[in-house]
Amino acid sequence: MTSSPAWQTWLFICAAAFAVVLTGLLEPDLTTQVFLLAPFVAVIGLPHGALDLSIAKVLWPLRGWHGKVKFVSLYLSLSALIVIFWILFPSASLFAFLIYSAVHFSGDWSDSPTALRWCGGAATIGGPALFHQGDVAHIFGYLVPESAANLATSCLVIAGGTALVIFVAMLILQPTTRTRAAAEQAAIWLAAGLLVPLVYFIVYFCVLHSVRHTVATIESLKDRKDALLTAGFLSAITALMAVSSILFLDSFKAGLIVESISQTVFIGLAALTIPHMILVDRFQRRSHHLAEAL
Ligand SMILES: CC1=C(/C=C/C(C)=C/C=C/C(C)=C/C=C/C=C(C)/C=C/C=C(C)/C=C/C2=C(C)CCCC2(C)C)C(C)(C)CCC1
Ligand SMILES: [Fe+2]
Repeated sequence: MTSSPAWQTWLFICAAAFAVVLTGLLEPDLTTQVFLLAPFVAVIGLPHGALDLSIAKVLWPLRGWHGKVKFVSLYLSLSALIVIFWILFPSASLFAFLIYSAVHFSGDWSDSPTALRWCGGAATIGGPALFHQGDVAHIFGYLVPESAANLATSCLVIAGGTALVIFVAMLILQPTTRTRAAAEQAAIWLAAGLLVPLVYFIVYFCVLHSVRHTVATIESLKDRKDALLTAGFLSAITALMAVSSILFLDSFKAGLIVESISQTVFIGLAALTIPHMILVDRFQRRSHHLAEAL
């Protein structure tokens, strides 16, 4: 995204501060966190990805129903392949998911110098593990066998710790890096330290990442009303598929609803992220080329 507006930084900082106060008062347990995660991701997180169809229409001429059906089938097949891969190789999938998530989230600072951008990507995923290693390993344990969950968490602790050291050194040694992007990343480190992991993730993913991407995409589209309606419709379909998946998983292991929701949300996001990343990356490159040409 190119130079994001200041209100997005303030919105994120205020939401994080509000979440710190609220969770300090209410001390939500893991079940409550998971029950908060699902609706927030469905209502605020999904629409940012559901704009992918409108992005695709800008990138390629999806003529008529035929073109759209072809695109939707490709998107769904790619996502389904990733779910199958996760079922067959859960540990490798979790590692891959963490790496490509950090790459994708680093795009929130795509107008920043490379080092700051990568520190941001590492902070978004490594921050919670650095400060709440046990909680993160426990949640990963819903997604993969325990040994892989512990190993992935330890790797994130190292990645997070390294990114934090580089970030602080950069701020001290290079005053030019003390930008609004750095303020956002400082807020991410504070939120990751002060909030329980899933509440931290809701605040970062919904209030910073999704809002930034949605606003930037909508602003660069011609038919905004159509894009928003399509995104609402696709989000509703995706949310319905998620509810079916939760009910299906829960029917096998009644009483483990927290596990079913965590699996659906995170494996679902892992599956949607690959086609989403491909489109967003192409779209960002196209916008940069257009901006340079002007
Ligand atoms: C268009 C379309 C559609 C839709 C789509 C969508 C709706 C999308 C979305 C997308 C999205 C929406 C994406 C997202 C992404 C996300 C991510 C990438 C995430 C990540 C995360 C992570 C990695 C995490 C981690 C963790 C955990 C797990 C625990 C705690 C701690 C932490 C935080 C570290 C459909 C299919 C209907 C059809 C076709 C077309
Ligand atoms: Fe995204």
